[in-house]
Amino acid sequence: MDIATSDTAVDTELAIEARGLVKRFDDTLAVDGVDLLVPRGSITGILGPNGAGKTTTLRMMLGIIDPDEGMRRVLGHDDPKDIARLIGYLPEERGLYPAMKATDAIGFMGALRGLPLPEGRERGRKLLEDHGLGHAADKQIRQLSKGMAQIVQLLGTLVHDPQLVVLDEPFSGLDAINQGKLEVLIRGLADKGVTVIFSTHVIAHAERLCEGIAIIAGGKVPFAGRVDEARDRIPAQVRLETSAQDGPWMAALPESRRKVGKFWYFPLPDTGIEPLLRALIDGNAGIQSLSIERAGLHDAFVAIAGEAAAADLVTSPEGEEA
Ligand SMILES: Nc1ncnc2c1ncn2[C@@H]1O[C@H](COP(=O)(O)OP(=O)(O)OP(=O)(O)O)[C@@H](O)[C@H]1O
Repeated sequence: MDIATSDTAVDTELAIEARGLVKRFDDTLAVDGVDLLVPRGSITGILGPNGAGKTTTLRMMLGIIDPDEGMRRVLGHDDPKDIARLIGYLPEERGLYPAMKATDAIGFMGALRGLPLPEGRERGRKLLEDHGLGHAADKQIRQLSKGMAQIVQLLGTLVHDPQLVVLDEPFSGLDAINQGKLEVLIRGLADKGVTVIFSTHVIAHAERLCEGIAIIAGGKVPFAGRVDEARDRIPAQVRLETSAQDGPWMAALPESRRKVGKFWYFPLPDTGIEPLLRALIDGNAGIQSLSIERAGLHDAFVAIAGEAAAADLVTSPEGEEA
């Protein structure tokens, strides 16, 4: 499933429809005309550097703040506050009451979204068990590691069975193991038909998890669509090794070819691989090896949003502090 990009999308298929959103804080234009269409049941990443406008965009989707201009419909409602019980939200600022037990913390978060407290506690215990944290159920939050407490808070955002889950930088602060668990959890939600939207400045998370991404920089969204579509903005690169040094086959290589060591590198011609292969064979190149490398999301981000915006992004989660 992908971020719908056409105007023909049927409203009921969209968990979020936002058009022309603008938000100013005094002199700061935090969000400058954002359009975003998120299909129900999809995983969508909002990818951008610090200060790009990710949190402000998410807060407008939740009805925590209202846009100065533009419209948003969330689960078919113009005011997201009307359907707060259908939404789960993990804010960027983490925090649970340190003295509360994990099950109570989850139950309390459920109660804030309309779930009776005893039921929330019971569901909390089950969620903790299902996610390998059964041993933490009766521990106080202050007795848990930071990463464990963050997972407890995340489970608290899910306890009332929301249809839409909004996560602001959910991976930050988690070590590699907990990041992996969170990825599994997010995929599991989408498998159940829950729509998940999360912000991140880590490219690998968006690339691995999302069907759809919105690239945000300077309050604008220069790209919203499938991850594949973003990567296709840059032609795939061919890496070619030949036994012949020169010959008629050279005419098949575009002007922009580069030779590094024994390999030629050049963009895959628009005509595709087969005509290229034929020309190389007919021209006696003596192909030793040939591979086609698709652009990664980082290169696509640079091409779409520019070097400056990409400078603040982290390519892999290893670059994050645990
Ligand atoms: N309540 C506010 N008052 C004033 N300025 C704000 C407020 N909230 C956000 N901003 C400004 O709006 C811009 C976008 O901020 P936002 O938090 O949406 O970005 P972000 O992409 O989530 O970045 P980060 O990952 O650093 O939180 C920034 O310049 C920020 O300083």
